[in-house]
Amino acid sequence: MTNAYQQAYERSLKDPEGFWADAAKDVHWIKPWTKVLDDSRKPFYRWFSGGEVNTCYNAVDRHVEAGRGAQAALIYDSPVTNTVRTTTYAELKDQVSRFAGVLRDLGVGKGDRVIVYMPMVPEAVVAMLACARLGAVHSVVFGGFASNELATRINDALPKVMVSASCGIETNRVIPYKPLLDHAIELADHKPAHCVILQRPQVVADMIAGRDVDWTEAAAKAQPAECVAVASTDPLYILYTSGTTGQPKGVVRDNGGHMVALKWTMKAVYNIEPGQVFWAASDVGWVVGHSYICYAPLLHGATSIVYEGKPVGTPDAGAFWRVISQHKVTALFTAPTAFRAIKREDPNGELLKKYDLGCLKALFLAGERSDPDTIKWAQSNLKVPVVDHWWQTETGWAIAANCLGLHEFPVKPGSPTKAAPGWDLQVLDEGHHQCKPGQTGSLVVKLPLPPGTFYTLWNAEQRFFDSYLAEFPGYYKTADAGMIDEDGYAYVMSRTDDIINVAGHRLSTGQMEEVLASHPDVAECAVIGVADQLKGQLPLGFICLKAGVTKPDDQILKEVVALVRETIGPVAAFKSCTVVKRLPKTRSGKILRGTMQKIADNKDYKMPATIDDPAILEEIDESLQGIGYSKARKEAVE
Ligand SMILES: CCC(=O)SCCNC(=O)CCNC(=O)[C@H](O)C(C)(C)COP(=O)(O)OP(=O)(O)OC[C@H]1O[C@@H](n2cnc3c(N)ncnc32)[C@H](O)[C@@H]1OP(=O)(O)O
Repeated sequence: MTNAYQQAYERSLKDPEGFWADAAKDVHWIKPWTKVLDDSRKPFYRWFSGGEVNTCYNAVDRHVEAGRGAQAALIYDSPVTNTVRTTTYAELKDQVSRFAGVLRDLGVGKGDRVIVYMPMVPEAVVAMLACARLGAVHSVVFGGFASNELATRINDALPKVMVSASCGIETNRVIPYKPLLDHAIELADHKPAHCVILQRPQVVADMIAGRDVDWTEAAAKAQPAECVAVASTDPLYILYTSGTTGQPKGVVRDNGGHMVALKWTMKAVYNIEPGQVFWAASDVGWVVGHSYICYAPLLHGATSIVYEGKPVGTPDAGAFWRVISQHKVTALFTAPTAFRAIKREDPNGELLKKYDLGCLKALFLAGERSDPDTIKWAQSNLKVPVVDHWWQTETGWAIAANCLGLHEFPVKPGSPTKAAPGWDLQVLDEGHHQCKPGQTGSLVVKLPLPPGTFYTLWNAEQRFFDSYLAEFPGYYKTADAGMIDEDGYAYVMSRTDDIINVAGHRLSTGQMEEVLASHPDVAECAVIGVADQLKGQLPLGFICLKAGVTKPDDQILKEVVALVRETIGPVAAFKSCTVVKRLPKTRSGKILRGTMQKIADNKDYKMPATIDDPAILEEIDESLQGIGYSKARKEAVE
């Protein structure tokens, strides 16, 4: 007897067109597709070609028409402003159509780009949906990025309009956003015509006459805009993610395939019914926020929580339990780092006992590797299935998961369970041969990728091909290394590129190196990711100074730390750096970052055969001990 997961999985690979055409019946089409899977330009595949849709209609209007108008669409819970505010589907339709009217009055139409740089307020979701309503393409930029990063995205996306707020609130710190936005526009070559600013009571932003528009005033005057039909294959959004250089990659998602896949995941992966409450405790600036704060729950007619707070400190490590019990959350989705923070402050789960969590049916973890300790802690305290699932900004939804709506498999800590339907996940060795079960290699997905994934990089189809499709012809390279065991369980071990994962945030060490190298006193540098008990990984820098530099090392180190914060943003969490005389390299000049990382993490390492001068590793070890890493730290911990 095969279970529902096996049936779905096998059909999705044998008959992808039939499988996804069935799923597509659950969304509204203005015009049906002519081809489910368009493979006329292999390896660039498109889904539901010829069809016309509107994503906002499916996420909002359709539910009002079907009688869900009075149901909560969004619950904004903000412990940092002491606010809880519910927006029904009918209210959401009104707000979104009015804000779409504001954007339309500012000249935004089908295909135009709008950058959204907002804190975790429901207006961020309203702005995204308003763009979708007009067929405009939104690009949400995470608030923890600095002006320079925002400017890079402005130059790439060439937005007509920016949407922002006067401030964000980080636990108890008010962060004015408007100066960051103004500075980004100063830095950028492209100048957006208008900025719509949500004035929050904590900070009133200075407005630039003629360019800046007050959200509330404009929305009060605007005429509601209707949904515009777009091609299924038209872009819905661009989401920038770290590449191996300072130029981020603009992941592009379409309308039709995205709606079909995301709606389908709500039941199949998360086992959520329309009307239930789903909480993705992330940020709209990340893909989790796009897929599971905004689009999927709303496409499914569920209620989504917009949480402006932290797992700890707003006000305590019971914050998540308070939100779950107060809003009757059915499933919580968060990053393991959030649970590590809670576990550190409340190891015995005392605060859990204050709340009735009977409503919670499952916890989903993603964004970084889930360590077995965290999974066990969550299992024993919450007493619900704890599902680690693996996905990426590029994929938009889970590559591997324990699909609770199809079949619940026993959990193996350390594994995100099995490839989800639609994903032909394989492990290939360096010679591109299939690895045996249990053998580690490159995790790749046989093309075509299922709907809902990315189909190109904005303005960079060649980079899309080179970065993801070129190395393993016929496959998508995930850039994660791992294995699949005898039972078909996937294990994701490490990145194969220079991306590190800090508190569930994907960061490029190459990009940080570019910033360090721009300091006038730095001759050479390297950045590695070192293991951290709370954030999973933390960046650690090594700099070699130019000959003749007389400034004290301490001052230079403070300057480079500040430079990374100013250039990339606080989200980089770059706080540790050390001065070294030389960097270890191979004879061909490649810096041995992997070996340095092993030394910092106290792991065994083999002397690389091609090392130029083995003595440099000893110097690195000593420097690391000087800042609390390596052997010294091991001894201190033991
Ligand atoms: C599956 C596909 C994916 O991987 S999508 C990505 C999924 N990842 C996530 O959802 C992220 C999960 N992580 C988190 O939510 C946070 O890291 C949690 C766990 C809540 C901890 O937050 P926090 O204590 O602020 O630490 P952090 O490392 O995130 O922050 C570092 C510094 O950046 C700042 N920051 C953060 N967010 C913002 C923001 N929106 N606007 C302005 N600043 C921000 C933080 O305040 C912190 O600053 P500082 O260094 O302490 O001064």
